Amino acid sequence: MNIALIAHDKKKDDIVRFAIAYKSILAEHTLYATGTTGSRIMKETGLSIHRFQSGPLGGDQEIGALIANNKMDVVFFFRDPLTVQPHEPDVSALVRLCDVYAVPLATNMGTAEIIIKGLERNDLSWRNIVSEKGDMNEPG
Ligand SMILES: O=C(CO)COP(=O)(O)O
Repeated sequence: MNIALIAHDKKKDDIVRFAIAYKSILAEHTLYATGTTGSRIMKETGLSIHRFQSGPLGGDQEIGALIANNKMDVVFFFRDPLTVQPHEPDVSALVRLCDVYAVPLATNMGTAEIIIKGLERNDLSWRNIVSEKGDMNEPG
């Protein structure tokens, strides 16, 4: 499955700890991340991650484009609800696209724990059917 890992600055330590704890599960999937989050996780876990731009420079939108093409199966987005982000519209757009395409989205550690355990148990295999169908808005 294709998995996106994203964290706002004050949540980066949390996502690194999460990635260390669940490294063996994450390693079985194709990983994507926004720029700085990806660098931190790669450095501290050794996982291989495709990095996009940093969030404020368009990384959230790049991941959003994959979601809109049904190419992202799970999103871990550790948001900081207490700090204003300069790219708040991009953050909202990414969350919105997850809802449009029914992509499982964890915005905090509590939900992330449930989703990663679901991944381990193969609970998200229905995503394979969705992504094989491709763009749900395609005619016919
Ligand atoms: O800003 C972000 C998500 O909105 C994350 O971007 P970075 O991983 O580049 O810090």
